[in-house]
Amino acid sequence: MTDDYLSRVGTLIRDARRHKKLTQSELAEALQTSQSAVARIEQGKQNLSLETLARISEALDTEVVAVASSTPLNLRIKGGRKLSGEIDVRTSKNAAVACLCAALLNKGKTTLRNLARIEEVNRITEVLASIGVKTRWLPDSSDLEITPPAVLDLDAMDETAARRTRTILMFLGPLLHQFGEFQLPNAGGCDLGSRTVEPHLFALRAFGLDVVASHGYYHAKVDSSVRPSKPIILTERGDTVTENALFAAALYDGETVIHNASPNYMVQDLCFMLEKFGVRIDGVGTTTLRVHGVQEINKDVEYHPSEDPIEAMTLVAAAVVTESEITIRRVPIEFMEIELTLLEGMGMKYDIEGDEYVSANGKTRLIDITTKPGPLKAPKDKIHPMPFPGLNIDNLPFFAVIAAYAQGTTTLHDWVYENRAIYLTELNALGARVQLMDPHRVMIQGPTKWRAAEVMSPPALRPAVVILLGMLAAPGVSVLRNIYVIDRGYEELDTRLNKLGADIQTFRDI
Ligand SMILES: CC(=O)N[C@H]1[C@@H](OP(=O)(O)OP(=O)(O)OC[C@H]2O[C@@H](n3ccc(=O)[nH]c3=O)[C@H](O)[C@@H]2O)O[C@H](CO)[C@@H](O)[C@@H]1O
Ligand SMILES: C=C(OP(=O)(O)O)C(=O)O
Repeated sequence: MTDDYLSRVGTLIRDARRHKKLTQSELAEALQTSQSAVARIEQGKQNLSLETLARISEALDTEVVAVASSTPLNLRIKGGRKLSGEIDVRTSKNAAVACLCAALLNKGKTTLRNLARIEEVNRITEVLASIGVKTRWLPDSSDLEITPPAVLDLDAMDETAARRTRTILMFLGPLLHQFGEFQLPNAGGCDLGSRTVEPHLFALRAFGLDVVASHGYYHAKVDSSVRPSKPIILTERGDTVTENALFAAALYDGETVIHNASPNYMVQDLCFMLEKFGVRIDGVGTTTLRVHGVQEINKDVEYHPSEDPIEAMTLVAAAVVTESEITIRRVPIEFMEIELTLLEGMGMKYDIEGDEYVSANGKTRLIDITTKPGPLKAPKDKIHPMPFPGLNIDNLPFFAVIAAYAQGTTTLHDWVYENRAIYLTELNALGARVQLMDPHRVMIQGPTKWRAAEVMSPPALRPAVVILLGMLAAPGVSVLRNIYVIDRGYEELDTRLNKLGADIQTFRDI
């Protein structure tokens, strides 16, 4: 029966592949597997997980196994296990999206090396492909090659993909150089309460961009005679706002000064990449950027985005709550030192292994650390984030699960996002005592006697991962439903945690 079923599915897959005019090797590349594995699948000689079927379904854009990919992906976690071993921090989501948008500035070929293979990147590559940009993952690698066409076909834009990400906003900066008038679908992404686009529009007005938002679109007009005649003063130190201003400044043949720029990690990565394009930027890593733009960028360039401080924090939090000794390699220390110092104050011990070294971008400083399990106590003061160089805004949620582990009462103050702190109360389903003081502040009473539970992922990346970490700590079987938000920002987090000894299975509802 099983063999019969497998060979029927194999035949359907072979037919769908031929219909799409793909070779076995091309399908194998899309699935990140070998041609011989595809041959076995088509001959019905390979057991297929629902996950594999879903990936084939996506690659072939077919009805064959549509059921598998159209339902949400869930995680089943057997918690209470200790982790051990070594894990590398991957490159960041936030640098990836900035670098992908920057590739639109270059008429030549841009290769992004070791890019995070995450859903957020998939959405952007879908949008890029739909408007005529050639994107290609190089074989057996996470290197993405990007080649724009002579003229982008904005009318053909994949709006469904565009509306699932906030990054679409970052097309404004690159596109204002290419069109006098255009429209983009409104931004999506995590639901973190209202996040306005006004700071983006304010920054880009200096380059003649005027945007009216209506009926689900940003309608943009560009007066190319307008030039930034005085410094652009950002009213808030936003990361992607700074990036949009940089995109505009990079192709403005003159000097642009940006005040109150974000010096955060993803902005630094973008600056290093723009420098490879031939743009001179003074003040990288500070809040005043002086950009000496160029008239045209037309060269083959490769860039290596750097490691993700938020993933580093995620792994540290995983080690703390599972009371594990793990070695976390490639921690971008400049962007994690406040977090680690705070944890030391709470009693956390860790060793730094060997010497500091430099990321493949030649700039970002990295260290390897080994965590030591042990009790923690709540910090004396409340924990709150600040724009860099402060405790990273996206790292704050991880202190919720750490505070739930620690002895005593911790207050977290997320002044930035309207909704994010609220989602942290979901930890209570796992036995934590998280009290919402107001929409921005939670008080957490530890330690927690964790218990397994079934929880729907909150619609926000970091809180969803925080729940996952609580589940790793909770003995018994927990279920986390609908984890697209996690895949938006982390590459194969389940598989990589399993390599450390976690027991996480993916499954879909049929
Ligand atoms: C793709 C990307 O890089 N995303 C990051 C980027 O989003 P992004 O740059 O899109 O962040 P926003 O511009 O939306 O800013 C986030 C929120 O912070 C507020 N705000 C921000 C800066 C400031 O000085 N004052 C202030 O009040 C904004 O009003 C907004 O409500 O920055 C956020 C804040 O670091 C991070 O959470 C996101 O992961
Ligand atoms: C809020 C985040 O990102 P984005 O701006 O992509 O929603 C995040 O990375 O936690």
